[in-house]
Amino acid sequence: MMRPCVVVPRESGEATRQRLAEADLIDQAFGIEVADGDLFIPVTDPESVPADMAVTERDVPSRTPQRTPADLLGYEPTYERLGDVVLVDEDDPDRAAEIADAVVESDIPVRSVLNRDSKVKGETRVRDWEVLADEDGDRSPTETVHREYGHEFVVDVDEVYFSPRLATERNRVVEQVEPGEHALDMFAGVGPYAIPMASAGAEVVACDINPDAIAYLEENAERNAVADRITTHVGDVRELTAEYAGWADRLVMNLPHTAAEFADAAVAFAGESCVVHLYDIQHEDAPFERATTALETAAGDEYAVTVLEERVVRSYAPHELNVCLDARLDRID
Ligand SMILES: C[S@@+](CC[C@H](N)C(=O)[O-])C[C@H]1O[C@@H](n2cnc3c(N)ncnc32)[C@H](O)[C@@H]1O
Repeated sequence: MMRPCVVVPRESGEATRQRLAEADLIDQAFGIEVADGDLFIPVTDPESVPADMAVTERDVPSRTPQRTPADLLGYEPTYERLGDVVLVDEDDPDRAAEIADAVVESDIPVRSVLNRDSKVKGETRVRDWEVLADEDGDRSPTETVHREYGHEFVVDVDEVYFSPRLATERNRVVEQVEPGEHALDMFAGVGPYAIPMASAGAEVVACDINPDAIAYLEENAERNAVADRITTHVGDVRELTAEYAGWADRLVMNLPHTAAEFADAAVAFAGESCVVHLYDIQHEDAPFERATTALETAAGDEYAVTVLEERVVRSYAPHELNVCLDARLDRID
């Protein structure tokens, strides 16, 4: 059956397989194939594959006679998997119900199927969900355990914001962390940056205005054995500027659309030299302009701003990009 596969020369195959396994991206329903000196590793979500890997379509053997939702529907439906929850985004209720039935009937491991019932809303960025299928009445259909690059996150999408699509991007940031550094995650959610940064040896402060997000973050910190390296705060991150003035070596600002408005707080948190990862959603014509200008304005003549990387994370809507500006703030003496 044709499946998206990462293709890699056989000699670097094992290292690639391990990286994909850590990111929980290998599609276990299909076998890995070797042909002409290359390895073809089937993946569950080609869009989440790290940018340095090549993805192709390949006819790979099914490990067991598996029925996918596409087999049952006769077309490839769009859905995301978050642990054992399947998330769909369908406006047509009949099509949504048809996809949910096929997902449940298929051989993919699934406990519930949810349809997006609103856009992300307000400060907490949580959205409403319609439960299309719930195969286990004893547990909340909206709560699950998501695995990402060797970490586990308990998350309830009815209470907190979470997107599995950002796994590769989060890992890009985490890979830059040095042991002992001070990292402040200004909009932390359930901890998908904060917890791996603590695992990498950073001392982490994680803040979120949503108390449910911080409750999950604390549970996840225990679960991943890093609670001793994370301090949490519930509230507006600007409330921390006095307590953590000049403290941070690294700032994660993952509140697209709005993070640039927190540039003053970022400068207040910055130590002598501080790397900032500022996420935004902007028109493709000038995706980094607002973030760069906001940081430069807030820095004034106190800090020099050096742009380290302008990264397109993914396309968000027609002509709109989700981007990350990596910049360094160096205090001017
Ligand atoms: C887009 S989510 C990102 C969460 C997490 N970093 C992730 O990658 O899953 C933004 C988070 O910022 C929180 N938030 C919004 N305004 C805030 C503020 N003023 N201070 C602290 N947290 C805030 C929201 O509750 C939400 O959990």
